[in-house]
Amino acid sequence: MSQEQQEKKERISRALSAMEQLGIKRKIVIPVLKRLLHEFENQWEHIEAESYRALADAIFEAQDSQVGCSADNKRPAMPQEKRLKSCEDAVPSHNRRTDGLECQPPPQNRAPAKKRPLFEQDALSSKSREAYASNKPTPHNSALMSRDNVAMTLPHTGERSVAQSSRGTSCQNKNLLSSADPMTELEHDQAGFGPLAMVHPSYFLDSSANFHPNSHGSSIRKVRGKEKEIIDPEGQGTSANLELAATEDVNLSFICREKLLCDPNFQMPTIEAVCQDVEERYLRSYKILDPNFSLRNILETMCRSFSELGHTPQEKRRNSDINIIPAPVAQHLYERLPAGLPFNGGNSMFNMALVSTGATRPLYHDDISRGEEMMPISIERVAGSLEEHPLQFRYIARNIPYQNAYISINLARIDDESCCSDCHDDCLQNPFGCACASETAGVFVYTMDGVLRAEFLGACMALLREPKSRDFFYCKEWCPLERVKNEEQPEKCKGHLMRKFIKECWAKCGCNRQCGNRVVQRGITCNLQVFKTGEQKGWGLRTMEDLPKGKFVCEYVGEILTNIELYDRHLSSRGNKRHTYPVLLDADWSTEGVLKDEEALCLDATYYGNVARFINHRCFDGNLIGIPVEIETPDHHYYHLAFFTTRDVSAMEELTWDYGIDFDDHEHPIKAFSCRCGSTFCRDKSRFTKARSRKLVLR
Ligand SMILES: C[S@@+](CC[C@H](N)C(=O)[O-])C[C@H]1O[C@@H](n2cnc3c(N)ncnc32)[C@H](O)[C@@H]1O
Repeated sequence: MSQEQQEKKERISRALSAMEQLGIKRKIVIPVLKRLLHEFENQWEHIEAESYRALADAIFEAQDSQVGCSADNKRPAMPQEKRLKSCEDAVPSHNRRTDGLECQPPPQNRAPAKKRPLFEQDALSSKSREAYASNKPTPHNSALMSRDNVAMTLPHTGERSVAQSSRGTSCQNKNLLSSADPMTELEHDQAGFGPLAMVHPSYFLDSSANFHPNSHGSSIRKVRGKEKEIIDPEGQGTSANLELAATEDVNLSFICREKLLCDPNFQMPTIEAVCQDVEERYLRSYKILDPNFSLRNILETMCRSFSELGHTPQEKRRNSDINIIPAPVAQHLYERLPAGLPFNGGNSMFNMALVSTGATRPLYHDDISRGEEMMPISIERVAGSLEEHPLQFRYIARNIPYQNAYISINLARIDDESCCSDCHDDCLQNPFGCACASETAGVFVYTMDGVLRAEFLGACMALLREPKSRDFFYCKEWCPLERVKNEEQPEKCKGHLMRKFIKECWAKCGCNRQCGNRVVQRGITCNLQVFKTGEQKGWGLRTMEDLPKGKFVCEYVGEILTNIELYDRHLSSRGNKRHTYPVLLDADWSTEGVLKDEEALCLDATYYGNVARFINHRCFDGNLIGIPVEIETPDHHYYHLAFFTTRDVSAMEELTWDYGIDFDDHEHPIKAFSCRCGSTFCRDKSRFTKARSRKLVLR
């Protein structure tokens, strides 16, 4: 051993023994010490200064951040007494772990359990905390006395323990070795640290001594002092988990298999890193950045859905639900709370589990968006069979490209004129407007009340209802709509109405999410209901609250298809009445130049869509208008189509918009329905003629 190595070894030993005097176990010290050495570029003086103050601070801060992390999850806290009790009950004294993770019963002379944070027992010994609390300087803690008694007063969830691992003693993981030689541990890849903590519901994932796989793939464990059967279909056993999401009564966790934990190359990632990685994978595969996309939200929705489905009577569940939660398993576990339910997402290393945390909460069965929207969207209860139910599609809250659509969303495309990076807080407060208002002559289209300015709304309505010939654009070389019908000899372009755009602030802008120039991207905020119209129009959408003029209601969401894909889809579904009306995204083909096939896009909500697919047509004077909205990309061949009210709308009124159908165009690939909009301006002359002739006959 070189002199340098010898010296390093001695310094490590001194640091460990200094922390030991504070009652901090070496396995807690080692990873933090490694990190500090890395951060201080092996300058020991910084670590040794003031009797290892930096080291002790870092250890406590790491502990603090783990507790803070729990608070960030916004998980409703269980009463502390309950948590403490469960934890203590769950671990029989003869089965305590030796790695600092177990919940130990309070010593006789301690305060009652409910006043004693579990944190104290989990990771740092009572000695270290008492050293803080007692203000008695020791050679090694004197520098720490200036700190408050932070650890003693920290909140604790009771299910999170700060520790390196719950691995068994046979594990070889380099970060977990309790090797006598600290050098071995510290010199091993200083950059590759695992997280300090992971979630560890001790009652569920107690040591293997409490876990006895049986021949049925389940096992008997001591849970809160009682023996419970836990499903473990592959019989591999589990020994640690990582909480992904939680609601009041359900936890979603990864359960690591023993073999993974014993893999020396495996280091437990943080949940934040996992979420970020998954979000990036989604971004890569969908090629679209949804500003609201968050894996955390999805996982929490899963927890809610789990709880709700668990409360839904078996006969009311749809087939797909039963696929996700095998009925016998759900039944089995539902009867045995608290319980863990293996979820499909497992592989040979991980299993995902939904773990009930015992409490119950109100249910929201009445939401066709199944939690995808911030506001639940109810459906009017009608007598009849489930086949009549209008939910023969997959609800999505954001557009998703089907296959060939070209949508390029990247920050580099957004130049300085297309964002307001210098703004902050709320752009609407800026009397001079900002770059994002330049599309509308420097005036924001939204008022402080969050509705459309009357002038802008009026101009959009006039353009749609009484367009002038100059408002149309005619494709010069070839029109994508005509070319798809006849590639060899396309007909002349029939014209595209050039529309006014709303431009909202977005990711590259300096303002915050509450900025008044971000309305459509925040999603639905109105109380809407899908209902049976009873006017031979099928289902429709109505508002359950009064809506002011200019209010954003919802966006038309569907699959983003190329015009060719739509045409092919239409040909293959000929005669299939399920087809809804697609929306052509041709509002600014004039400035896009000659479009490639993959840039001539439309939205189809037939198979994937949102609540807008229920909005019926009304000729001319619908109470909604669709306006193009630019959010993520300045390329106007892709945009959002947002519906705003054209007038004040009363609660219970049906919401309608003008599909723009030419009822006289009998050549159109999609055959028009017989219009029953009831408007005095109805364009469906065939119906009018039929009705008139019927009246004449009757007379
Ligand atoms: C986008 S969907 C609207 C929701 C639809 N009513 C449903 O039950 O799912 C369009 C379809 O609704 C019907 N529809 C919409 N507006 C109509 C109207 N004014 N008169 C008759 N049928 C209408 C037509 O069948 C049309 O193909």
